[in-house]
Amino acid sequence: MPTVRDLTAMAGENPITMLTAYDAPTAELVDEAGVDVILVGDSVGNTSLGHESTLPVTVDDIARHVGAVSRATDDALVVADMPFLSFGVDDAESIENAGRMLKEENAEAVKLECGPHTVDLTERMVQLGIPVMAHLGLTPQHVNRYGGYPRQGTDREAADRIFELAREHEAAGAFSLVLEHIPSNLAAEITAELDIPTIGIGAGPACDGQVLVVDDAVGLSEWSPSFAEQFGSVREEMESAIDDYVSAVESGAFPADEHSHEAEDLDELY
Ligand SMILES: Nc1nc(=O)c2c([nH]1)NC[C@@H]1CN(c3ccc(C(=O)N[C@@H](CCC(=O)O)C(=O)O)cc3)CN21
Ligand SMILES: CC(C)C(=O)C(=O)O
Ligand SMILES: [Mg+2]
Repeated sequence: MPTVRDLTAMAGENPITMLTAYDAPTAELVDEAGVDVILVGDSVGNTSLGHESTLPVTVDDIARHVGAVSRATDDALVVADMPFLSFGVDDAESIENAGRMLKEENAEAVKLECGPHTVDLTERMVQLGIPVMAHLGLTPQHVNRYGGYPRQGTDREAADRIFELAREHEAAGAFSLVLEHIPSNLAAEITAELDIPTIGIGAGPACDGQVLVVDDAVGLSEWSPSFAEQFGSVREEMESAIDDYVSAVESGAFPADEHSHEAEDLDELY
């Protein structure tokens, strides 16, 4: 079972695998596959909850999903993704929200979408015993500032800012760093420079690990980002099973004798 310390030690070793999961059956499958880290992502807003962005996701939403995932996980490290405005506004409130994931829902760490405002917060959380996974590059909670989900760090100045924030969050005690949608050469430089492992999504092959949204990876999402790869066709599987169910009910083929039971004693009543 990887702890946050084991994970930190994996920098430069075998690639780290990370997937999101939001519910117990998915977490069980991801865990049984030997995935190192399960992220209960605020992407649950786009996936299971049907929102247009991650912004409406609440602390209660993430807490509920972290509980489901941690109950179904034996080996993987479970990380709670802190939702929009649940951290960074006020330190006490940030720590209470993050602490809830560890105290009540059995997460072992939290992830914060980072910026200059999360350096001191990361240090404080780590001091208090809340391991922090930092997240830089494309931070989807800033969708309204970006006006979409564009690549980040594509010019020297922007790349330097990401690099500097990566160093600062490592120094503040973050145990790992997600890099999203940045050039692969920038991700490679950051990975070479930092001691903590980098976990990329749309950040090229040089990162110490990779993460994807599980719905994208298994082919359940109706739409997924260009950097995702579908390793299965769950959507088609479900479509065909659901169509077959509807046809079977409509034709009378379901339920069959083996799905039904009769009580002999009731015969005389009617
Ligand atoms: N299912 C799912 N998968 C994800 O990876 C994901 C979510 N949901 N929800 C939260 C964020 C949103 N993410 C996204 C969404 C879109 C692009 C994307 O297609 N970017 C375009 C540019 C779009 C623009 O310029 O506005 C690209 O071609 O890079 C990337 C990451 C990643 N996250
Ligand atoms: C894609 C990962 C990094 C994430 O933040 C999420 O799923 O919410
Ligand atoms: Mg997220």
